[in-house]
Amino acid sequence: MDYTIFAVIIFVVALLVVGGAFLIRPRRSGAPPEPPAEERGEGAAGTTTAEPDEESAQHERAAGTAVAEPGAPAAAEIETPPPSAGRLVRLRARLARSQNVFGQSLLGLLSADRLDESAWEEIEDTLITADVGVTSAAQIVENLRTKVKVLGSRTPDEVRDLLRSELLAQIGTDQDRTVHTEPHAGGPAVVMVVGVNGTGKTTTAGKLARVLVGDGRSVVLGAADTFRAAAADQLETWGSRVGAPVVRRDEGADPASVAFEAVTRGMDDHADTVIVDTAGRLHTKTGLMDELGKVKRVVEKKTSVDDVLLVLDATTGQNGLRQARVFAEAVNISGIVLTKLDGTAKGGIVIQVQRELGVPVKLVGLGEGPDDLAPFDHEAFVDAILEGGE
Ligand SMILES: Nc1nc2c(ncn2[C@@H]2O[C@H](COP(=O)(O)OP(=O)(O)OP(=O)(O)O)[C@@H](O)[C@H]2O)c(=O)[nH]1
Repeated sequence: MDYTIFAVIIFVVALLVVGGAFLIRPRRSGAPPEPPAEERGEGAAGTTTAEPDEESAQHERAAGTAVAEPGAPAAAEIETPPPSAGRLVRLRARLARSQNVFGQSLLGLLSADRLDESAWEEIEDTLITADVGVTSAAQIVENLRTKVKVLGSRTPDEVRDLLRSELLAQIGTDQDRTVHTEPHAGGPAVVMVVGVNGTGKTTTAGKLARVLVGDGRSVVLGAADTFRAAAADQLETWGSRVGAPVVRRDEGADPASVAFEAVTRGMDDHADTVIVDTAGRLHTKTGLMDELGKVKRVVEKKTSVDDVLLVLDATTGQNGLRQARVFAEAVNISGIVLTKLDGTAKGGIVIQVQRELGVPVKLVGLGEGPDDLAPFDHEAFVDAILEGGE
């Protein structure tokens, strides 16, 4: 009896040993167990995103393949955006469509046989309605009056040339409209994007990254709008589409430190340009302005800030300009990005905003599409206004 019990125990133990070995074996020969979610960069609250293995990242970059960024939405495939050259010409039809009323009414009014006081008043009103600004509108009318007097009778072509040269003179033909994105001895160029929320600031940072990648540059994005987590998510989506790494931290983190890290990453990666998106809304205006100043100062401890682009929604008129003035007081704006020009006939804002802020319009947004941001070209802009819906 004892012998039978002993034999049963031996049999059960043997069964357990064999079964255990069978169960353990597949884990040894297969893939390592999946890391915890936060190590996979799945955004556990309170953690920063993990850096990828740098060596393999550089290899992948050298091979022209995507560097999957931690926490980035799974990028289906890295896109190759079109180069920036001639974009405004390509988007001219869209610009012409939106500015049709402005250009065509001016041409119509100026072509009248007799230009009396009320006609000139109407011309001035048309300019003001298109957001040219009161001062510039009065100046344009005065200049046109003088020229019309000299000319006497006018052919349609002469009227068009007259208006064209006047608008060009007001917009300015000799300003430096380059966005300074060329790397220099100190490292990558740094471009800060500032402006009120909703103007298209984050979209502009993302679109600008596409413009640069399309021109063959390497870009690092810094999500220093830590006031709103969705802004960093948005930027990450833009970055992942063109293979540009995005440096981000938790909501509420110090924006200056995010900007600093983005520049550090740009230097380590030997990137050409670092684009820093900033917050447009804080609890207090003073807080926001202090913060922007701090972001700039902290970046300048590492390298120069080459461009500070103020994003302005072209559809917001005087309200937008008021906000723009506040930003211009806080940081030294070096260029303006006018967004949503496709959705307004008030293209005259180009003239007013440059006059008010004393800095050139460098980029214009002409739609919600990823490649609808174009370097501003004064001639293409004026021609589009005057060509109307062609
Ligand atoms: N039609 C048109 N829409 C634009 C243009 N630029 C941006 N937008 C849209 O404007 C909306 C706001 O853009 P965001 O980039 O989110 O604005 P933001 O200033 O960063 O605001 P937050 O994301 O809230 O910080 C989005 O729906 C954009 O697609 C443009 O040039 N034309």
